[in-house]
Amino acid sequence: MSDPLGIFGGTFDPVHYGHLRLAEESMAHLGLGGVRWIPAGNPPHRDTPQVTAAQRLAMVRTATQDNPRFSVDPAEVESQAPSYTVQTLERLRGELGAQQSLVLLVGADAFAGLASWHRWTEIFDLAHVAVSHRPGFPVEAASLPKALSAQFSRRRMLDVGALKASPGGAIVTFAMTQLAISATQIRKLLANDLSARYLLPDSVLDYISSHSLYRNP
Ligand SMILES: Nc1ncnc2c1ncn2[C@@H]1O[C@H](COP(=O)(O)OP(=O)(O)OP(=O)(O)O)[C@@H](O)[C@H]1O
Ligand SMILES: O=C(O)c1ccc[n+]([C@@H]2O[C@H](COP(=O)([O-])O)[C@@H](O)[C@H]2O)c1
Repeated sequence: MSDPLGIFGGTFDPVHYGHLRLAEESMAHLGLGGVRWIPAGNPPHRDTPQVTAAQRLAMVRTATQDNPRFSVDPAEVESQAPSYTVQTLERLRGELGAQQSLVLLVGADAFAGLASWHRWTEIFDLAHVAVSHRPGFPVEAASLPKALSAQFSRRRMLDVGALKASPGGAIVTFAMTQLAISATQIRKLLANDLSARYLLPDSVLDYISSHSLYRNP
């Protein structure tokens, strides 16, 4: 069986080093063959992103282009439909086959909200879920909503070898370098004409500046 494939969805408004380290470290911690980045075109669960889906996709492309183990999937950006993860995973299953191990990568804050996602319990029929630690967001059953806590307790595997042994169904956690970077913080800095340098790649900052993004009108 081929190595598990990481699936990393996000709004990426804009992409930053917290995202890049999550994807990079997940490969080593979880034994992934690579990570497929999937920018959300039309995130159903939050305010409309500040820049267009095409611009967020372009920033993810420039941030990831030098890593041969990263790929970028534009399908959610190219669709007008709400970006529901369960539907994206169904598409990937159709494309990659029933046996390919898929590992949905989420930060601890995103995981805490999983029980509000569209058809959320079906996600476990389609993929494993790997939760990375994020400053300020504990990953423990007691701090999760009840229905999610039950799934977490039932599915949690301490041995990441479980990710290779089956196509989906397990939950694992992994500790990444803790980086208290958020896209919200970056948008605020840029709106106030302050430096966001070293929080995200220079190539992304160049894109932001050449397209005059995140500035106050
Ligand atoms: N610094 C970080 N450390 C660990 N995980 C992160 C970090 N930043 C984002 N993530 C995870 O990356 C995924 C995509 O996040 P998203 O694009 O919403 O970034 P964000 O920085 O949380 O954005 P915003 O501040 O706009 O909410 C989510 O699963 C999120 O939990
Ligand atoms: O499918 C859903 O209902 C759903 C609800 C909330 C978030 N998601 C996905 O979770 C990923 C991270 O979301 P965010 O808001 O942290 O960028 C991104 O790929 C979203 O499309 C998906």
